[in-house]
Amino acid sequence: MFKVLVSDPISDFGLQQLTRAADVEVDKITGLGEEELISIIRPYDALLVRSQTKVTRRIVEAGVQLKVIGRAGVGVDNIDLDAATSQGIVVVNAPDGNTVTTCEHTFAMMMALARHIPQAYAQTVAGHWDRKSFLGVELRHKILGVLGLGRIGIEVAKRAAAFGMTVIGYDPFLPEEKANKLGIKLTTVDEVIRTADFMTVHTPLTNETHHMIAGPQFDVMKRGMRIVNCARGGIIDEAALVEALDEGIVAGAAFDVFEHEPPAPDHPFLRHPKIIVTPHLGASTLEAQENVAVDVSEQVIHILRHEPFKNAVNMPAVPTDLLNKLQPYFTLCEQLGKAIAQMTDGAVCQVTVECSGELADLDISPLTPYVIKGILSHHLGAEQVNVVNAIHLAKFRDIHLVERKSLLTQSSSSEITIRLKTAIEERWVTGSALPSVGERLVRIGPYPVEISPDGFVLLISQKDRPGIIGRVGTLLGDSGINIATMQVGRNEAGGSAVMILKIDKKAPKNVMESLYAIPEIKRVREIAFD
Ligand SMILES: NC(=O)C1=CN([C@@H]2O[C@H](COP(=O)(O)OP(=O)(O)OC[C@H]3O[C@@H](n4cnc5c(N)ncnc54)[C@H](O)[C@@H]3O)[C@@H](O)[C@H]2O)C=CC1
Ligand SMILES: O=C(O)CCC(=O)C(=O)O
Repeated sequence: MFKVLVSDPISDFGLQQLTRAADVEVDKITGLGEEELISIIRPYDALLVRSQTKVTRRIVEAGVQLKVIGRAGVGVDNIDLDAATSQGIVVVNAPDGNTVTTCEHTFAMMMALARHIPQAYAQTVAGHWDRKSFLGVELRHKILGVLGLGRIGIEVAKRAAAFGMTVIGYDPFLPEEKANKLGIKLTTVDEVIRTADFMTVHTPLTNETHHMIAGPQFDVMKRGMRIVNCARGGIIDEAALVEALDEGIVAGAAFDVFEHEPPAPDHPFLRHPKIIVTPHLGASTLEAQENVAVDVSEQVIHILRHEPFKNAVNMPAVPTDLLNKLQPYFTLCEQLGKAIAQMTDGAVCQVTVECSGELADLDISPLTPYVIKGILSHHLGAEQVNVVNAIHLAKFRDIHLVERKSLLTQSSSSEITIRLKTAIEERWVTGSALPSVGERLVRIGPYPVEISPDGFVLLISQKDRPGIIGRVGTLLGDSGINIATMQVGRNEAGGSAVMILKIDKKAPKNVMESLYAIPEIKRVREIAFD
């Protein structure tokens, strides 16, 4: 008999697959604190949560029988994935079931914002008949900027068209062709900020999206913009938003999510007249809660019964009999994926995994999920992508995957080249994994290098002119950034050249800008191998 603990309010209807199964016993005990959960978790094979339960390392470690943690929803930021992975516990989520519901909440917030509905309601029930203070605006003929065009962002864009809005947006993974079909004009974050009348964010919270809308963005924002966040707190800088509202740059904001939930009683959003808030209700409909509960229950039962399942968020690789030969290359592939994702601009169209030497005679398909994980985790957030869901996520984004023998004639040793083709360019990087030295980048594009894929690497393309190397070295030195190694290459004297520097710490934004300000430098990229 499998024991399942449901520790958050999850739809009973959705849980029926579990409660009715002869081999499963379900306990629903909600509202537990960490200590209480630790004290009862020991005999359970599965734990099912929504977003209230914070599944900490201590809880995971106390769950010695746990085989699976199910999240009835999308975001798994309330689960310690590292702890679960290291305990060999599969974490599954239900990413599709609340998409439409969250999209509809976004519209509810956008319309409430446009027509001051919460403020007008409060005045009316307080006995005031005030028809002058709440002059609204129409959605029709307005520009809606959507940042993050995944499941929810796309649904928002579709519905905005029915309101007569023009939709512009940015997502590094939405191909132009698909955007065109959906009537979305793909553009940059900068253009969205400068031109949209309404803006809504639908990205995960990652290093890249944290405060993606902050002081500098508010400084250039179209005056009178209205902003909605039904994704994750922290994508928009809360303090900077309040300032922008007070300065009249932003006309109003509607937030379902906060940097810290629940927000402190003195949080400025809770008393600002131009901000409306809901307590993380994006997914709270009967339908969505049933959908996610059905989806997650189905996955949990499959995992307990050792049947095939989908939507694993952290599944460690279980390779085939190729394992021994491929094992040295798994980490390399992920690091090559990270490198190429950070080197290349534009929406990803195709990823090619090329192998040479002994690898070329093997089935290299188990390597591809690691490459895709490296590429996608840069944009989707490391906790969203794993070797089990990577291929599925790539296909959802219409990314074409190719595995083949290397086209590079110079490589007779076992090397892996990853080529990334985007809507605007194609770049490639090659690596090897020798038992004596470990993983190495051996070529960046056509340029031979020898770099271990860790820490930070700066890639600089410049015109081959005397003095540039010295200027770069001085600039980094003056900024307290130590250069561990430097490699240079050029196609011909006076032609194009590259500089590849391993640096001891991340180059801050002002250093990147100063590098760009050197006239001979054409392009600078930093690769962070975290
Ligand atoms: N308020 C609520 O109750 C709910 C909130 N959510 C949250 O909504 C967000 C979106 O969810 P889904 O659409 O299901 O996720 P998704 O994974 O389908 O879409 C996210 C999209 O953001 C894009 N993205 C990543 N970095 C970006 C960047 N720097 N700029 C622009 N786009 C970027 C990705 O390429 C991806 O297409 C997530 O944060 C999720 O946790 C989801 C459900 C309910
Ligand atoms: O369970 C909930 O209501 C939170 C939903 C959510 O934020 C998510 O699915 O990412």
